[in-house]
Amino acid sequence: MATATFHQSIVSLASPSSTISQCGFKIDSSLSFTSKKINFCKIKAMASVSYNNTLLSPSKTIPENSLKKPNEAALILIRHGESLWNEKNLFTGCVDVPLTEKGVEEAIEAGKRISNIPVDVIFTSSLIRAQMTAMLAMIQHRRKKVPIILHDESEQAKTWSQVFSDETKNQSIPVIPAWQLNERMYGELQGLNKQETAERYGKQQVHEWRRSYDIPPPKGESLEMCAERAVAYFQDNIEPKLAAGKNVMIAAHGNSLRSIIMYLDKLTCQEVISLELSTGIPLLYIFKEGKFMKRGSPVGPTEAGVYAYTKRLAQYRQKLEEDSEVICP
Ligand SMILES: O=C(O)[C@H](O)COP(=O)(O)O
Repeated sequence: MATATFHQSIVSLASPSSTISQCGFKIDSSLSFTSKKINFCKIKAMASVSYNNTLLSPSKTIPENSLKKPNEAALILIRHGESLWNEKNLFTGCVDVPLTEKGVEEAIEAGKRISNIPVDVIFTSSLIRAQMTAMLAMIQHRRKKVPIILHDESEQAKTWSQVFSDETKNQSIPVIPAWQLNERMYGELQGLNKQETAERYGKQQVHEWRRSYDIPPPKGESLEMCAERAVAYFQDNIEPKLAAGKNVMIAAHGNSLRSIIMYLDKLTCQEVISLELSTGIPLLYIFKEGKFMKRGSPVGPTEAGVYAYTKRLAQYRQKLEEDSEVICP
């Protein structure tokens, strides 16, 4: 019986921690050439250990790793579908409310758009609306791998959620929840109606709270504060996975994703304030040679566009087509 835990099969490395300042928030300088190079060697070594530990069944499994160069990976960002408080027009922030029926449909639709892009690891916030979105999206995926939430909150939780089959692990996708990807904390606005708040404090004031870069709502987080924790988490935990050639999906929130997009697209504080994200629309980036290339929103599975983004994705699709009778009867 295999004894390695599901957690152990995931490559996890910390990035260098020196910081540079951009638009008033500190970001980790993991893009510095020397440190990146050192980390990359470590990542490659660990990734190959993880791969060798996995029992593959050649007749039924596409060797995804063989289709990827370690320095190229896909990054999918999805803002959660409509929540019950989005529907009621209430400030939500870190209050943990579920999706509406429309939100469930949006998540399923998002899943269809990315159903042919291989996903190796999923990051979500710790909030149910992002987790529901990730799970619902993944049940649409062609590969039918099972997304499994990792419970790292205690040693016991880790021990009790172990998986003892390498083959089963190979048919699973780890889902890593992180509070750092949560929606920005909306302070004393949480639970208030957005329209009524605008009538009470004035449209201008409420617009500043919602869309300025560095003005926090009362006792809440500004976008700058949200970016500080979301981008640091991205650099320390997500970027190393991409550098190791893992395809990553992030299901999170309007403002935590705006923060991350600000970092990926090198937006200024002025540019980010006009960035709006729709619920349930996936955005694709390709990470190659340390750079993020924006590829927009993938189209539905019947259209070819998304595969042209990289040769590897095109090869993956071809392999899927060839093996589809075995994998997706
Ligand atoms: O937390 C909320 O209320 C929303 O998810 C995001 O709100 P915003 O559009 O005011 O940033």
